[in-house]
Amino acid sequence: MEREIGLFDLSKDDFCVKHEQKLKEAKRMLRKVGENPLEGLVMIDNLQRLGIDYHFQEEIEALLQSQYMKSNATTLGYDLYEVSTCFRLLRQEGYNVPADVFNNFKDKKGKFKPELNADMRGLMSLYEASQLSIEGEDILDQAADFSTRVLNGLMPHLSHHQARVVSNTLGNPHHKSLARFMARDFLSDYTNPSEWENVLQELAKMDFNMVQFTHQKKYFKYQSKWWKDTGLASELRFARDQPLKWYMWPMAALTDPRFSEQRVELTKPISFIYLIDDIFDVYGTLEELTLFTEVVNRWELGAVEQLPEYMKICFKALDDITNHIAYKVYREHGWNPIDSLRRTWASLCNAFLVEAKWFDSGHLPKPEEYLKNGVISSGVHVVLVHMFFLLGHNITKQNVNLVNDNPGIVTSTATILRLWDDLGSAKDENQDGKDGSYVQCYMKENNCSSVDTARKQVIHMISQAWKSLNKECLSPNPFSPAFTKGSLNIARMVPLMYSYDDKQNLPVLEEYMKSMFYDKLP
Ligand SMILES: CC(C)=CCC/C(C)=C/COP(=O)(O)OP(=O)(O)O
Repeated sequence: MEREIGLFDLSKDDFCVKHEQKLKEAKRMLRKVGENPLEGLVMIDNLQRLGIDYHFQEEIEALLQSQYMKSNATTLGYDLYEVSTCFRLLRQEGYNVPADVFNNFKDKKGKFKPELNADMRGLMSLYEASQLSIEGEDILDQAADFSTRVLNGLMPHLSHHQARVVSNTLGNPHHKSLARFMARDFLSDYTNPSEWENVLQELAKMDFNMVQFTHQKKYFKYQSKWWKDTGLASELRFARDQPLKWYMWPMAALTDPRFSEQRVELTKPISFIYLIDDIFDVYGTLEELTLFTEVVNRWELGAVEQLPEYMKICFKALDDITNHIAYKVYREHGWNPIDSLRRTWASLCNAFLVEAKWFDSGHLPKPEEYLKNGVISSGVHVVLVHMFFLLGHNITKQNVNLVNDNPGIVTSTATILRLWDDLGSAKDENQDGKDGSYVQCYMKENNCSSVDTARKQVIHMISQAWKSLNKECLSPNPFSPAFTKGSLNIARMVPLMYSYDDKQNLPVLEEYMKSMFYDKLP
């Protein structure tokens, strides 16, 4: 089968042996390069940007730990690139590094020093570091403004290649982008690669193709088959039928290839969010939607009889996947999550129903009220609750209560999704969706006649929500690294899912699918 798909030029066994050898070589290099701590940091940055850091977790932790011990030294005598890179890599891994390490780069008036204006590499690294800010860190806001302004000013004087690198950094900073999607570009940016860069490039290409193959195999063998077997696409013809798009969410969220079973399972609730969203937005009458919401809240199969046929089919299929996932979690992690799973579906339907009633009555709520409900109707709680249990990390009574109760990590990710979603649907002033948008509510509340002004406000709120998400993920929290990374990745995926062009297509998402699923790296 591998040969048929043509992913491997070698047999699968030979490919695995070669991959293993390359990995060993890269580990040797990291040990050698890591003897010089700053060069070690640059190598870690490369591993992360190439999406292969998951092979090196222990080595990376050891290197960062020793760098953290010396991190006072980073404030003195090191240049902007070194301090910014060190700051970002340490903070990313949860180390407590204060933002005032950047004070050394300010003059007496409190402004970033003008002599930094020519330091393109340092400015790009400063911009990257500024993306990890949390609320109240004004110096990082200033760093973002300063580096953006100076880098944009440098652009006309740069070579074509340099300008591309700078504009890519400004448009897709590492912390807010999906590393494996950006890896293709990063690979093509190497000029005169060093010995270790060569090894990493080769490893990254093999790894990329291997991961791509795994996704293809899992998708066609399990995901698309599961979706066909449910028969829902033909039973509910009014609903979207986009299983590959739905699979993109878990593929982006859980990047470690070892989580393939979790990705397959997580796609199931995601498919149902889209399906039920369409029932509420496109097809159901208010009376039917109210009945459906009641049934989901009570979750009694007996109550299903009062539903119209299409809703019965949907609820029974939802009950099947929920039982299936609960059983799997119980078998693997010893905790039965059925109550949490049912409760998150009930709150999603409750929120969808609130929107349906607003739409039906023509009532536009206040923006705060809309957003509070919209955070739930984003579906993020449903996704992250399932992800929490499927990963099975740190399942304790306390953490289950926390995750049931919409903790900050969930609400900030959900705010980012809800606001991006609404930016997309507010592109033209004629809303064609039936679920309103924050932009509309904001315009009404503030007597604002300009869509652009409202959109600017939404973009500002998205960056505030990112600061909250940073705070949740980059400071000590009860969740596992895989869960926090998964939440960050959902937030990183959002712009791809909601950047519509004028023809209502999603060109960046299409490019992502092509890159992650079909186009092999040469
Ligand atoms: C990973 C997650 C949370 C996936 C679900 C996203 C979502 C809200 C889908 C609903 O459809 P939509 O995107 O068309 O939204 P709406 O109907 O609100 O415009």
